Amino acid sequence: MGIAVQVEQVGKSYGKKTVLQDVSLQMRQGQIYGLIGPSGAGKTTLVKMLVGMERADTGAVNVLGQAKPNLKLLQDIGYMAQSDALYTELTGEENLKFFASLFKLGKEARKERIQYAAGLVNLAGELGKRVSAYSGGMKRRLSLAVALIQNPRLLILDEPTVGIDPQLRVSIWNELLRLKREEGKTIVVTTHVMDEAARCDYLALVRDGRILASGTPQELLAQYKVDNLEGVFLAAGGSGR
Ligand SMILES: Nc1ncnc2c1ncn2[C@@H]1O[C@H](COP(=O)(O)OP(=O)(O)OP(=O)(O)O)[C@@H](O)[C@H]1O
Repeated sequence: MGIAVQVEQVGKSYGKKTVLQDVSLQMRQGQIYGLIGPSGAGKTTLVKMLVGMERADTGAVNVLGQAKPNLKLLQDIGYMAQSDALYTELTGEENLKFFASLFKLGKEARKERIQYAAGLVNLAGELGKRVSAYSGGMKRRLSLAVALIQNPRLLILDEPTVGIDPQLRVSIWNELLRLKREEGKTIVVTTHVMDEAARCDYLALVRDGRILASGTPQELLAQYKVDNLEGVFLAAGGSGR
């Protein structure tokens, strides 16, 4: 399988603060890749680089064969940010229609995608409500639906299940696993939830802007001689949440 994302010796600072340092990683197509690490470790900065929202000061980032992620890639990348970027004065459905209209989708395909995405996050019955009347969890779910709307090859999800109840979290994860297995999607996810980390094919443990360790969940358990990923996180100096 091909390489979807290649990050080589990337560094990034904001003013005097170094946020990423010598970060290298490779993500294969058709895998779920988890970034875990304490708050402020640099995970969001790293995923923003993959989307093309931040530029590396040093090193190289290649996403889906493009040396510099740019707007042309947006058809192929679905991004769910940590804070919701929704039009709160519009209804859920109007939001989905608007975001769908940004992509090359035929009329029928657009309808289908809206139905699929809204159904996946269990919002089909709430689409007529204004987003300003949504709860925090509903907004997260709508943001996830937006990230999926154009059927992208690469999904980049920054803490996608924060504020989402356990039952829906399970069904979202089942769908992510299906998208990987049946449609060969590549999925990058940042998470603080260790049972989500356990579902990833590959994990990178980020701390203080560096990749402290990476490997399959089993490899990390063996490396840190612990029997659960919480143990890996704590052994690596994470604070957990
Ligand atoms: N635009 C910015 N300007 C200045 N500093 C920033 C900016 N964006 C992020 N930072 C700093 O960079 C560091 C890494 O932040 P980042 O959001 O990447 O961490 P994170 O691992 O995603 O954390 P969390 O798990 O809390 O989301 C933090 O110290 C943050 O304050």
